[in-house]
Amino acid sequence: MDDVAACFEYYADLAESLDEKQRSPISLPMENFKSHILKEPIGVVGLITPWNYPLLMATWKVAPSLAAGCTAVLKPSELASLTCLELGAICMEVALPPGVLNIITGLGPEAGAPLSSHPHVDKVAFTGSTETGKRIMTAAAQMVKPVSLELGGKSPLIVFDDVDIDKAVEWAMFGVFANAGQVCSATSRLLLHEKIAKQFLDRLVAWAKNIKVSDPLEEGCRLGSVVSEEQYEKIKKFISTARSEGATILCGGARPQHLRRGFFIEPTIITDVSTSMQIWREEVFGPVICVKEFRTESEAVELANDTHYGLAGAVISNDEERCQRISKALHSGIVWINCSQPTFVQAPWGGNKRSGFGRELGEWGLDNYLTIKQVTKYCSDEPWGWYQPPSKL
Ligand SMILES: NC(=O)c1ccc[n+]([C@@H]2O[C@H](COP(=O)([O-])OP(=O)(O)OC[C@H]3O[C@@H](n4cnc5c(N)ncnc54)[C@H](O)[C@@H]3O)[C@@H](O)[C@H]2O)c1
Ligand SMILES: C[N+](C)(C)CCCC=O
Repeated sequence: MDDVAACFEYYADLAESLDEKQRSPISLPMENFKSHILKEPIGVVGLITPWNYPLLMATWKVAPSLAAGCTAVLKPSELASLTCLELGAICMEVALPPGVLNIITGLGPEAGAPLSSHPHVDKVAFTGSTETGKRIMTAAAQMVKPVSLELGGKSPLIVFDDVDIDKAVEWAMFGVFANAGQVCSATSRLLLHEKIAKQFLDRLVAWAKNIKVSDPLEEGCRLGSVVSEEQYEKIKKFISTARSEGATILCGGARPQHLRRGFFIEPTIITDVSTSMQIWREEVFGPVICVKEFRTESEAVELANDTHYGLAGAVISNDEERCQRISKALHSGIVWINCSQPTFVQAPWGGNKRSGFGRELGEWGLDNYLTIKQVTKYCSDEPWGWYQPPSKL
């Protein structure tokens, strides 16, 4: 909730500075012309959001779109709509004019798809799976409607042999077990330098077994249930497929014995993974990490980039120059150095490749909802002089 409030406050400030930046002049090579730009709201925007972090994901769109001066139609996930409806109630309480923020609930094909194809919706901003993103892009293309897409990921975390093992283990865990792994940017592929791999995995297993898995309302809970039975079954299938393809379930992989009800899955660590396996290639969206070893920096980068996705990547090393080299080499929109997942409203968020395009948060998040108009004025008293006046013919 703190992040939600901070996001609204941040874009309220940007809305004010946007007014100050209007009419900024453009330097031209001809003195008899003056030009400036206007940043204008793009119009009516359709905002389609997922079930993970449901209010935060909606806020990342609602706050900048309203700050830009757009009116918005928000379609939250059918699995987690209530916090967004509560946001609507707060907007009414603070007297946001009727029609500025509209919230419609319902299933994707019925309530979401019409936003992508509607002629009066000027832009669609979508966060969700790559498959749905493709459908939205296809529908929007029929109207030449701009879209921004924040999609899935299979992000790598590279750990070199010069690190403090326990500190690195904690980041690896936070990168994939926080929110039960239901995080688009989860660093779910762990790349370990061969010199520390055994020691690292021993510690990772010990730390993972120490995670309190419980009802999230219990004190000290660090892993709750996943969102739905469908998601629970999907994650279990990923784990059984990994096993049948020859990987080793080093730790976890099942329901915790002390929790007989609910969609709980133990923190799961999978080794003996090859790059052709499903567990290496596809997004699980659950508390499951797969591990590979590397020998050299270039091998680590090659493995890290061996994915259709490109949302995030992380590197842990005490060698600053190496971290900078790897930041440049990773094909992703976000790179974390010596950590995984910290997110700031001031910094751009978004991916490359099948993780989508466009950036949320920061000033880029506001630009998502603005269109740029150039205004160019001829300011000489002389006629233009391209055609001869009739009197001289
Ligand atoms: N890149 C990011 O910032 C980011 C953030 C959070 C989640 N995600 C991704 O979201 C996915 C999980 O969320 P999900 O399961 O809710 O995704 P999803 O694609 O199933 O659904 C997302 C939204 O799209 C709607 N929808 C479904 N079909 C539609 C259609 N044909 N037309 C229009 N709307 C439609 C759904 O109702 C929902 O509101 C994961 O892949 C995750 O990586 C990405
Ligand atoms: C802010 N977090 C926790 C990194 C979540 C980002 C949204 C992706 O699922």
